[in-house]
Amino acid sequence: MTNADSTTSAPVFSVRNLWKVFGPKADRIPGSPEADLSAEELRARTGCTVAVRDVSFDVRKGEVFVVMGLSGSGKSTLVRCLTRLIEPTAGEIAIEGEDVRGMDRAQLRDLRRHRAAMVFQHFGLLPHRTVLDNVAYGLEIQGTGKAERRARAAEMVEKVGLAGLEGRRPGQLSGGQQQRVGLARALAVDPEVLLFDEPFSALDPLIRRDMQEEVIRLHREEGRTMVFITHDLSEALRLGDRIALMRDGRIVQCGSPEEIVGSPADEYVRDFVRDVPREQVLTVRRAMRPAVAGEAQGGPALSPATLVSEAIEAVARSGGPARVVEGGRCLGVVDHQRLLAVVAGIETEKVAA
Ligand SMILES: Nc1ncnc2c1ncn2[C@@H]1O[C@H](COP(=O)(O)OP(=O)(O)OP(=O)(O)O)[C@@H](O)[C@H]1O
Repeated sequence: MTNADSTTSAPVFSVRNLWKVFGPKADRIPGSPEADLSAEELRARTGCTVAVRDVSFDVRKGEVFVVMGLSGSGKSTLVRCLTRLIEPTAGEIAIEGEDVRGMDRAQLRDLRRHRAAMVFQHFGLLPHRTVLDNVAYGLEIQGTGKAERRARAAEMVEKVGLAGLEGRRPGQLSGGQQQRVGLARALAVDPEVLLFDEPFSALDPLIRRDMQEEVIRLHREEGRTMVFITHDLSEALRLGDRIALMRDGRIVQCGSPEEIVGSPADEYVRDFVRDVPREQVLTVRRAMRPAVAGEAQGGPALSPATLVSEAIEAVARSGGPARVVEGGRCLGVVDHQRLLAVVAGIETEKVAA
């Protein structure tokens, strides 16, 4: 899903050593020995809670960056700190190189209205306004003229699949449709980055799936940078170009779904991803071994991004190894032994080639 240039261009958000401590004299905690106490002990001794603990990461242009973790791990606090909806205790935040912590009120307003729009779980729709006027609302507070904002809102209503419902009020819509209105409203202001705070967790599973597809489609069409909070691993794996997994305010691992599932950083992450169907996340790049005599010529050819599940089918059909080919070059081969090892979670290095 990532745009081709996303790894080379400047990050949209750059976060360094960020802390958020709630409680009295919170600014004394970052970097102090007390910061290493357990949550209970810290609370007992200081009355403080560390919600975000020395976190650093970049959000690259054009990617879907997912912040995942269990309830209370610090996801919402972290993402609210990005636009200072919650004031950080320590650390640095930049948006396209510009220091967010140094911004005055007017600059912050501009940041939240134009540059980093938030889509909330509880849509925040205005009940007495129509769909169209709700979508146009963000443009209205920006001071956009009526004709222009209605035209732009109509375009966004169409984009999120609500054409024909422009005149309805939020109470006349389903939860999924309301969420689409919230999404259209955020898109209407054309922000550099969309911030989603568990937007779909109140929706039933089928509608939730629909909305995930919608986000993937919008992302594919527009390439807009997105930061997406979820506590749902399958949602994170489906949507994320990269995932930051949080625990007790720390990012314990940050990487692609394939890195998180294929190379968990510690026991906690390993446990977290234990039930993931590995063949649907890992690719043949991870499963391949060097080709031996003759193998580089024959057999089916797969791209390195082929999922292990698809490779299993190709290998089963051909009865022999498949080649992993990129730009006409054979990078290696996958055979049934390698593919099974990946599915079973056995390190492929330990499997005899
Ligand atoms: N205003 C506050 N005052 C004191 N503690 C807070 C405040 N807001 C959050 N916390 C604490 O900070 C920690 C992180 O909370 P946060 O809401 O960021 O977690 P989360 O991962 O988003 O959880 P959830 O998935 O339940 O929303 C929790 O221990 C929470 O109790």
